[in-house]
Amino acid sequence: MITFRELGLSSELMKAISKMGFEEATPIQAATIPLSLQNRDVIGQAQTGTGKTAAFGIPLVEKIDMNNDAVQAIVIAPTRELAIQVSEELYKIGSTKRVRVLPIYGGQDIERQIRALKKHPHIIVGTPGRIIDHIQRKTLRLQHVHTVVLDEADEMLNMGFVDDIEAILGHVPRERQTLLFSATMPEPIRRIAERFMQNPELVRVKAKEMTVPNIEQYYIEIQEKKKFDTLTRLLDIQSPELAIVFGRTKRRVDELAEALNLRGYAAEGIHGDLSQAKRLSVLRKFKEGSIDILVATDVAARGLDISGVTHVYNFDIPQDPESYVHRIGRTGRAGKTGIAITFVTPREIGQLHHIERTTKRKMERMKPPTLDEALEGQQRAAIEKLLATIENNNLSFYKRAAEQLLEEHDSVSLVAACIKMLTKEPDTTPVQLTEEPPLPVKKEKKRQIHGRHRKGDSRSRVSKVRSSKR
Ligand SMILES: Nc1ncnc2c1ncn2[C@@H]1O[C@H](COP(=O)(O)OP(=O)(O)OP(=O)(O)O)[C@@H](O)[C@H]1O
Ligand SMILES: [Mg+2]
Repeated sequence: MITFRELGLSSELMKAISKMGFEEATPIQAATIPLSLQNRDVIGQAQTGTGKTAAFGIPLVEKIDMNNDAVQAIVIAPTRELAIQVSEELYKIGSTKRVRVLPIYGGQDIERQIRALKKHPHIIVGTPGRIIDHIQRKTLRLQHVHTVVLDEADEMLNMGFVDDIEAILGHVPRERQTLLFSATMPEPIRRIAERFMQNPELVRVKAKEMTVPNIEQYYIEIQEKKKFDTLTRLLDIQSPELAIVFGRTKRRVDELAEALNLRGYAAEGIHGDLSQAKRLSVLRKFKEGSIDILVATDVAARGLDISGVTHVYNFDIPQDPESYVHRIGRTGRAGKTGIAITFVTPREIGQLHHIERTTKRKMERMKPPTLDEALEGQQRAAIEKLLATIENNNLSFYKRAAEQLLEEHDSVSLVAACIKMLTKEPDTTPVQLTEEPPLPVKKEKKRQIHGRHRKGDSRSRVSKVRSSKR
C-alpha cells in the first residue's frame, strides 16, 4: 500500500487529503499520480468506485499556480450532475490551497456563469456543450490551460461527442497535458483518444474482471409483463437502503417512477428531459434519503458517487456491456458491498451472455421471488422495527397498557397483531407500463463506434442525429 506522503505531495494538499478521510492511495491513484506530476499524458482505466476522480484531481490541483489568474485546467464530463460532483471533489482537494473551481453546465443561467467566469477560476469543470458555448461567446479563454481531463473519456469520445471534444481541444495550447479516465475503454475508442494525446501512458489497474468483486451480480429471466411485480417483490424482500432502478427510455423511467409511487414506494425519476432544477432536486432528495429509490436512464449511470446505494436493478437490460459496468458500479463503491440484479427477457438472453463475456464475470441466476417471499420480507422488516423500538425507546409509558392486554389475551396473539400492523403487505395495485421492444440482436463489429448517438447535454448545436430516448 502506498500512502499519499510517499507520492511527494505538498503539505497543503496532504492536509486537504487527510481532511477528506483518505489514508492510503488506491491502486489507480498510486499508479497515475506520479506520472501526472511529471506532466505525462495518461489514460487511466480502473474499476468503478476506485477513486479515479482524486487520481486526476490531486496532481491537477497540485499543479495550479496560485499567482496566475488564468484558467489553467479544464475537466470535461459527460453529464451535468457529474460535472457538479467532480467540481465539488476538486474544491475539497484544493480547499487548503484555496484553488478556485467553477462548474459550468447546460440548464444553468448563462449570465450567472458569465459573472462567475469573471472571478478568475483556476479550474473549469463542465459539460462539452456549455464549454463550447462559452468559448464562442468569448467568456471562456483557454490559451493558458496546461491540463485537460476527460472524465468518462470513452463516453465522451463516442460518436457525437468526439467533434465537441475536438472543437474544445482546438482552443487549448498544443503544449498541454491530457488525462483520460474511465472504468471502460473499448479498443477503438482508445485509438481515437490517442490522436489527442502525446505518447500517452496507458495505466490499467490489473483486474480479472471489469466489475468490482464486491458487487454480487444476479440476473432474472422474466417476461416483460412480469417485470414490475418482480421488482416490487424484490424491493420488499431486500429492503435496500438506497436503490437505483435503470430503465431504457425516458418514458419508461417516468412510468416506472409513477407506478412505484402508486404502490407506496418513495421513488422519483431522473432523465435528460427534466429541467435542470428538477434533476438536481431529485438527486438531492435521493442523497438525503427522503426518497429511497431513484429511477434513471443511463444519464445517471456514469460517475455518480452516492453513498448508501446498496442495490442496482436493471429493469431493462443495458444496451452494451459498458453501460452495464457503469450502471452496476453505482453500488459497491470505495470497498463497500452491493447487489446488482438484471432483468432479461427470453429474447434478450444473448445480450446477457455478451455482457458476461465482455466483463469476464458470470451473473448468478436468481428465481423471481413469489408473493409469499415478499410478504416474509416485509414481515422481517416489521420485526426489525419492533426490535429496534425495544432497544431505542423508553417504553415505560406503554407498559401498563401492555400488562392489561396480557391479562385478557395470550402473548402470541398480541405480538402477532403488532407484527401484522407493522407489516407493509405487498401492494398489488394494478399499474400500466408501456412495453419496451426487446433489444435488437447485436451486430458485434458495429458496436462501439456507430451504435450510439450524442447524448447528455441538451443543447442542439450541430445537426446530428441524437438519441431521443435518454
Ligand atoms: N484514497 C482513498 N481512500 C478512501 N476513499 C477514497 C480514496 N479515493 C477516493 N475515495 C472515495 O471513493 C469513492 C469513489 O471515488 P470516485 O468517485 O473517484 O470513483 P471512480 O473511480 O471515479 O468511479 P466511477 O468509475 O464510477 O466514476 C468516493 O466517495 C471517494 O471519496
Ligand atoms: Mg469517476
